Amino acid sequence: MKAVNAIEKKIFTLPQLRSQLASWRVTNKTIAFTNGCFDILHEGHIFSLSQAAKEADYLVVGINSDSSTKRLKGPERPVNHEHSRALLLASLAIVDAVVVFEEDTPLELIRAVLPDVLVKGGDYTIETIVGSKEVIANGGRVVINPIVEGFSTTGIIQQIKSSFS
Ligand SMILES: Nc1ncnc2c1ncn2[C@@H]1O[C@H](COP(=O)(O)OP(=O)(O)OP(=O)(O)O)[C@@H](O)[C@H]1O
Ligand SMILES: O=P(O)(O)O[C@@H]1O[C@H]([C@H](O)CO)[C@@H](O)[C@H](O)[C@@H]1O
Repeated sequence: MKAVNAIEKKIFTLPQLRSQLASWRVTNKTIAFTNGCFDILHEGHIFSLSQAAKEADYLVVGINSDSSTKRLKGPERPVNHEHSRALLLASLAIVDAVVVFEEDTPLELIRAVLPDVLVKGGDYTIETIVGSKEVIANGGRVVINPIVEGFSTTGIIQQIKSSFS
């Protein structure tokens, strides 16, 4: 039980995250932020998260709520509920905080976090990354990581469906 509690402690509400960020920033620590649905965790996610973690002292991951994911990815998604998705991400040593957002985009969350580094995968461009303008205007930077070919949640789902059809 102790192990799960330690993981659960990395899952924050936004008010809790604001307080944690303030503590981290007292000692001038830098914050990286990335976001996504992270529905079925795969190697591409781990690459993206590990690259993001290298960019700053702490890595904050915003994940879409179940309803937000459903609006974004379709009625059959997510496969894994938001708390499960948050737990898996929080269990990674490279992730320091996980926060769930309900909106269609993480813009309000990014405005609250104002990370030093905003990170997304190469399926996005600087123009399509929500929050990029706000982060850069605040003196931060945006990092786009390469895509690890052959890995996607959609692909995993399709592979499972075809294996059992
Ligand atoms: N193959 C990959 N290589 C590197 N980064 C990835 C890869 N797949 C997703 N990412 C990144 O992981 C984050 C979460 O993406 P997401 O949850 O949409 O994964 P996904 O596998 O693309 O899901 P889906 O297939 O449902 O769209 C995003 O920043 C995205 O850029
Ligand atoms: O898991 P995804 O589809 O990579 O995550 C989405 O990313 C969008 C991106 O940040 C837009 O620039 C975001 O708007 C959306 O809410 C998902 O998090």
